[in-house]
Amino acid sequence: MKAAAPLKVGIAGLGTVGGGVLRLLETQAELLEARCGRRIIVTAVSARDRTKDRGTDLSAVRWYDDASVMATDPDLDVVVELVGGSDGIAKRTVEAAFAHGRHVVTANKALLAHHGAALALAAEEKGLTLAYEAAVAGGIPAIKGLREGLAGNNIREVHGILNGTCNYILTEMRTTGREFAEVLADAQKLGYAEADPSFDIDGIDAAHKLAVLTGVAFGVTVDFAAVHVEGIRHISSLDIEYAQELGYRIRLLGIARRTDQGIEQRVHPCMVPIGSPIGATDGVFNAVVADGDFVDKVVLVGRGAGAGPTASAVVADLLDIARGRSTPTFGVPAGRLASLVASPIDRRKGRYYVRLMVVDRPGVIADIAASLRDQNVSMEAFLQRGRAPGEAVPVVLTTHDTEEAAMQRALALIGGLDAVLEPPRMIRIEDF
Ligand SMILES: NC(=O)c1ccc[n+]([C@@H]2O[C@H](COP(=O)([O-])OP(=O)(O)OC[C@H]3O[C@@H](n4cnc5c(N)ncnc54)[C@H](O)[C@@H]3O)[C@@H](O)[C@H]2O)c1
Ligand SMILES: N[C@@H](CCO)C(=O)O
Ligand code: NA
Repeated sequence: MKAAAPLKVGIAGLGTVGGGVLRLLETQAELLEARCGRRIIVTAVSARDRTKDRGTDLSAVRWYDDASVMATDPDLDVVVELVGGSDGIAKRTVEAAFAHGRHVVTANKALLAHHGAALALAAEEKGLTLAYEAAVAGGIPAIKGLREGLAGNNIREVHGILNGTCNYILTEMRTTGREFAEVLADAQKLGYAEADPSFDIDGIDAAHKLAVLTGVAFGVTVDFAAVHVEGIRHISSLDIEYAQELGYRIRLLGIARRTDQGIEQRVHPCMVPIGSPIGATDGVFNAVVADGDFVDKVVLVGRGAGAGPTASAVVADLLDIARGRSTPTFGVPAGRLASLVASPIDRRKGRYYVRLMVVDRPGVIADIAASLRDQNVSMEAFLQRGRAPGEAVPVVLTTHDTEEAAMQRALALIGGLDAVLEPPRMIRIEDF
C-alpha cells in the first residue's frame, strides 16, 4: 500500500515555543506517524538568527527572512506562526497563508483577540483550518475541551487562571517571600513571560485568552475591547498574608459569565477559597473551569506556559490537520457568530476584601463604617492586628454580597477620609 504523503510544515518563529515544537516533532516522530498515518515534517522556517543552536538539525530546511513570504511557499501544507504580536509580521504571515491555501496553527492569543473573527472568516471561506490550542492555557486542551468535548452544552460560565507568569509570581511571593521583580525575572528566564512582560502582569495576556475562550464558550465574536482588565502590580505580600489568614489564595483570574444583561468578561486579582480547584493551582499551572447546563462543572489543570507544554498543544493541532479533521474555528461557523452584548463590571455582585492604611486613632473605624453604610454596603468581618496609637496601621475588612458600583462609591468615600493614608486596596472575592 502506498504511504500517505507527509504533512509539510513551515514554522515562523523559533524562540521558546518554536524550539519546543522542533524538538517535539523530532523526538516523537514515530509516535506521531503511528497516530495520524503520515509523517509530519518541517520543510521551511523563518527566524531572525540562522546561527543559533536549536538542538535539532535544520540544514535541510528552506530558510526565509520574511515569514510572510514563507507562507506563500507552494510546497507547504501548514504554516505555524510562533512569532507573536497582534499585528505586523504575525498577521501578515497568517493572512498570506490563507490567501495561498495553507492551514495555520498559531500560539498567538494577541492576534486572535484582536483579529480572531476576521481570520476565522478568511480561513473558513477557503475550507482551511485556523488552529490555536496553544494560545489559551498552554498545554491544557482548553479549546478542544470546550469546543469539542462540551459541544452539547450551553455554557453558563468559564473562568480560570490563564496566565502562568502571574500565577508563578503570586505563588513564589507567598511560598518564598521573594520580591515581585526578582520572581518576574525568574519567570522570564524560564520562558514563561511574553516578550513584553507587562502584558502578563497587567492582565492583558489573560484578557487576550479570555476573549478567545468567551468566543468559543458562547459562540460570539471575539471582543477584546469588552474585557475589564486589571493586573497584579498592586498585590503586596501583606495582601497575600491576609488572604491566607482569611482562608483564601490570591489568583489573577479571567471570568466570562452569562448574566441577565449579556456576557460579563473580566480579568483581575481575586481571592478564592484555599481548598477550591483554583485555590489549589500553584506555580506556572493554569486551570480552566467550564460550567455547562448538562455536564455541570468541568475542571482542567496543567502547565500554562513553557516550551514543552506549549509545543504539546501546537503539535496536537498539527495532528488534527494531518488527519483531515476540521472544526469551525470558534465552534460555530465564523459567519454565524453572534455579536457580544457586554455586561458591565459595575453590575458584578459579590463579596469584597478591602485593605486600608489608616491612622490608629479613635473614630476612624466609625467613619469607615459610615461610608460603607451610606452606600448600603454590609460589612462581614473586620481585622486590625496590633495597635500603634497615632501611627499608620493596616486594617482589613470583607463585605457581604454587594454590587460593584456601590462598592466603588464607598471606596471613593473611604479614600477621601483624612485618616486613610493610601488609596484603598480592593480585591474581589469569588466563592467558586
Ligand atoms: N512562551 C510561552 O510559554 C508561550 C505559551 C503560549 C503561547 N505563546 C505565544 O507563542 C508565541 C511565541 O512566543 P515565544 O515565547 O516562543 O517567544 P520568543 O520571543 O521566545 O520567540 C519568538 C521568535 O520569533 C522570532 N521573530 C521575531 N520577529 C520575527 C520575524 N519578523 N520573522 C521571523 N521570526 C521572528 C524571534 O527571533 C524569536 O525567536 C507568542 O505569540 C506567545 O504569546 C508563548
Ligand atoms: N506569557 C504567557 C505564556 C502562555 O500563554 C503566560 O505566562 O501564561
Ligand atoms: Na491550550
